[in-house]
Amino acid sequence: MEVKYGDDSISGEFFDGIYGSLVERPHNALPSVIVIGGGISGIAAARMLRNASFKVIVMESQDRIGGRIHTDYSFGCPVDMGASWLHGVCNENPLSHVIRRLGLTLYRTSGDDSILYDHDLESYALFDINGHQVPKKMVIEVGVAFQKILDETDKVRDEQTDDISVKEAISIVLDRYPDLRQEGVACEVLQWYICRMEAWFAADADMISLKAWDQERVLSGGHGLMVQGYDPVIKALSRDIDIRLNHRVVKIVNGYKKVVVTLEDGRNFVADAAIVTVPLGILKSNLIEFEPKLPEWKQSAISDLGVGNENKIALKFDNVFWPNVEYLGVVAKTSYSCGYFLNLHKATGNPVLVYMAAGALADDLEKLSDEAAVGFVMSQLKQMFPDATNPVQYLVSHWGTDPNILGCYSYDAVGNTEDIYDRLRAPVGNLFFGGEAVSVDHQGSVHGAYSAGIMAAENCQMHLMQRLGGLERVSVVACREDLVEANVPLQISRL
Ligand SMILES: Cc1cc2nc3c(=O)[nH]c(=O)nc-3n(C[C@H](O)[C@H](O)[C@H](O)COP(=O)(O)OP(=O)(O)OC[C@H]3O[C@@H](n4cnc5c(N)ncnc54)[C@H](O)[C@@H]3O)c2cc1C
Repeated sequence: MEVKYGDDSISGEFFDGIYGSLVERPHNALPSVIVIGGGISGIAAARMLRNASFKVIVMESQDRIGGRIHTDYSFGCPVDMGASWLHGVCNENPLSHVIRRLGLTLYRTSGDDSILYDHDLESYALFDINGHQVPKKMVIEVGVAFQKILDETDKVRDEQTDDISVKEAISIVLDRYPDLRQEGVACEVLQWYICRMEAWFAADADMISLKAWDQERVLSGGHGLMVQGYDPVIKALSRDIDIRLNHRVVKIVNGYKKVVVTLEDGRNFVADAAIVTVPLGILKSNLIEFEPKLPEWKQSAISDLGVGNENKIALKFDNVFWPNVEYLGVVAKTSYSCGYFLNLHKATGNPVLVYMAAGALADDLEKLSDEAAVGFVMSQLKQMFPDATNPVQYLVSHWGTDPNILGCYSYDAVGNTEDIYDRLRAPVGNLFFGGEAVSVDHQGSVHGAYSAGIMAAENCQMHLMQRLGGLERVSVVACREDLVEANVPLQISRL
């Protein structure tokens, strides 16, 4: 059966229903692109192509947009259960223009550009298992020792031919310099520092690559919490874009001239190209069938890059029984048993604590019922504050098992090859790849995912203009109308 443009029941060049083997392109028709995934990367890609006068639709499997940006309002205040920091509070950050234009406030938790200290040490209160606060002096001294250990792991890296894990490197250093080993509570504080490092990668230290862990280029300006949540950003960027919610893609046929995208209910959509921005965890699990199969170099990049896990348990109380610090931490004998809470009361005035768990602990919390997970977190809180009251409301995330996400973000696992990101982002025929994992410099972040979406859209645009030619009606846009500079500074509530 032959299907011609104009048969569609949806809009422009897309059509669902049965598709034929031969699809004719009418003269001067606008190029069409299907973006798969309605997170910030997919929305950025769609916006860029729409601005370039392409026909574009976004297929999103969930009943909401945003993906790993998920601001929950059920507490009566915004609580980000996914991303909550802008890493790099500076104009160079590709999201700063949107944040400025929307007048959103950032609460800077650290002015440090390092990945290890997204919170200033002076804003912490750490407690031991018996509920005694760890003296600030000890926290600072162990912090200095931890930095020395990391400096020494640099030398270990130079000696190794094969990559090893950060954990292995730390134990080599501690064997060489026993004086860097800490005793008693100080040793627990050292584990807490390792726990913080694991939180950045959302993976345990025995999984993190020594070769790659500190190679990330962090933007300047430190780390700022989105006080009103990330949701306004995603809402603003998605304005006027054709987004189809509850449209789960299960198959992509990457043809010579067309891409056919099949949904789980059997409907097909056809376009000149597609941009895949689903999470790496979804690609790893082969939940989308590619025809022809993705080339081996692409498949191995997908399977080799790590995906970590992080979960948040947000607790709303009817009274504030904790000190006025930004972070509360529990130190313990292993990094797995350490814990920490973000105090949203300090940043936003709302009586909310957010417990954050990464790596194996995040996986294990997802095996519990929500009630049991909250019970576990409350037991940590009661160690610090025996008189803590029970929460009046709670929220529990499940990023590792959410069938739309399957992990929180990518990280460099031991043994990754240097070209892994190039292979991940390289197009295959009429298929382009976006999403946080393919970001050039900032994997695992919102701004990295945003830039990756723009880059995939630019590559797709160039490809289609070369392939289809004669697209006088298509305007070449450098990037986005959002880039019109607003002379508004970033609103930072804590300097
Ligand atoms: C707990 C947590 C904390 C984080 N903290 C921060 C932070 O503080 N700062 C920061 O910068 N970053 C943070 N991140 C990372 C950041 O959230 C992500 O890097 C970014 O949001 C990813 O955007 P994306 O568009 O690449 O993917 P996503 O947002 O995951 O979008 C992909 C979309 O694809 C959809 N999808 C999946 N399968 C299909 C299918 N078959 N068909 C159609 N659609 C499909 C999904 O539903 C999803 O909406 C955090 C992430 C998590 C989970």
